[in-house]
Amino acid sequence: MDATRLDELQRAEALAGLPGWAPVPGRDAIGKVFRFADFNAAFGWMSRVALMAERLDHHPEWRNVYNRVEVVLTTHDAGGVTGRDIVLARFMDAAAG
Ligand SMILES: C[C@H](O)[C@H](O)[C@H]1CNC2=NC(N)=NC(=O)C2=N1
Repeated sequence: MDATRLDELQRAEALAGLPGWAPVPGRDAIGKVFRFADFNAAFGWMSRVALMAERLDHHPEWRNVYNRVEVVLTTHDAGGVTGRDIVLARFMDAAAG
């Protein structure tokens, strides 16, 4: 997937198809808070996402507290949101069920 920075319109179009994802204030990034039944479910999901992140060579910024995972996606090499972030966001949503 292309690592060209999405412009504002492209980013808005992509976000329209990603429920719960929103721009991160003050950054060219998108974020979402995922909630799971418990830590086991949260960490299981993180493990599945981690394997995909390695395959894509595209990695999330995230913070886990018990059943909650705060995710921020941006493409560091591009200095903003790219199609790679959208691909990973879609995978995260699908893996969360
Ligand atoms: C060398 C390696 O391919 C790069 O550093 C990759 C790794 N994972 C990455 N992840 C994210 N989110 N952005 C990047 O620019 C990025 N670059």
